[in-house]
Amino acid sequence: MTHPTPAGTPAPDSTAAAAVLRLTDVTLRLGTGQQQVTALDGVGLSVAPGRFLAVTGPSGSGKSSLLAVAGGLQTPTRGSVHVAGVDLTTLKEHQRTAHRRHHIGYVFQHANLLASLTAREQLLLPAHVAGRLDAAARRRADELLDAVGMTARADRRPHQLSGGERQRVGLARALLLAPEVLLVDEPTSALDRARAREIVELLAQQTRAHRTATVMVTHDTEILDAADHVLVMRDGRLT
Ligand SMILES: Nc1ncnc2c1ncn2[C@@H]1O[C@H](COP(=O)(O)OP(=O)(O)OP(=O)(O)O)[C@@H](O)[C@H]1O
Repeated sequence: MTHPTPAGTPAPDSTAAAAVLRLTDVTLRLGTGQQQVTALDGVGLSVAPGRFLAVTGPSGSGKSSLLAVAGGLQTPTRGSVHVAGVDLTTLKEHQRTAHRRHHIGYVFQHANLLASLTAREQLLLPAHVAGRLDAAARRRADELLDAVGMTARADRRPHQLSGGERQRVGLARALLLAPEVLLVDEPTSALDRARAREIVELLAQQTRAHRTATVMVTHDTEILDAADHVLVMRDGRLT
């Protein structure tokens, strides 16, 4: 499915006023001395509610660094990162963690599931932590498990799941609380073609339904058409 940009709709770099995620002139240097790498080099990015942005580009071009900075997991060397109106770079660590919990969902490439919890419990845990574990959250967990094709395996723990199944649980977990900003790293890397298509359509549909600002990093060129915009990262710069 293609979602072309309707005439008059601002491009990602011109929606600054409405943006719920906004990176301004972000540079990230990693390592020290001779080993130092400029992972991000003056990156600007704005994503408005309800927009689905895909970022692609060669290995090592800075895509994961972009998500880490946007999600407040890494502090840039220079520049600002506004999420829901607050510059993450000005916050103390505990404030940043709290802000992240309230506003950002993060889907890691390797799901980062807790070994002792079943698939359903993985989804319910963030709702529990947020004090929102009610009947509606349980219903939504079951709906999302169904949407990612995991209903039959909802009571399994991570070691009883395949890599692709874990990846789908990780995505459903991030969607449960319908975050304002959703950052997704390679959501289809362990999935077959048909499943990859279903998953990216689910992301597009949830982005619209909950007015989420979604940024998906991917190497998978076959799923790019589900996004509203595609940007390419090269040598730490977005084009
Ligand atoms: N901890 C680190 N210390 C030094 N350099 C690092 C560190 N982490 C990443 N880099 C370098 O920063 C650059 C950007 O890495 P990043 O992981 O953001 O790229 P990527 O586009 O996500 O790559 P891939 O598609 O392979 O996951 C690369 O040159 C990488 O080698």
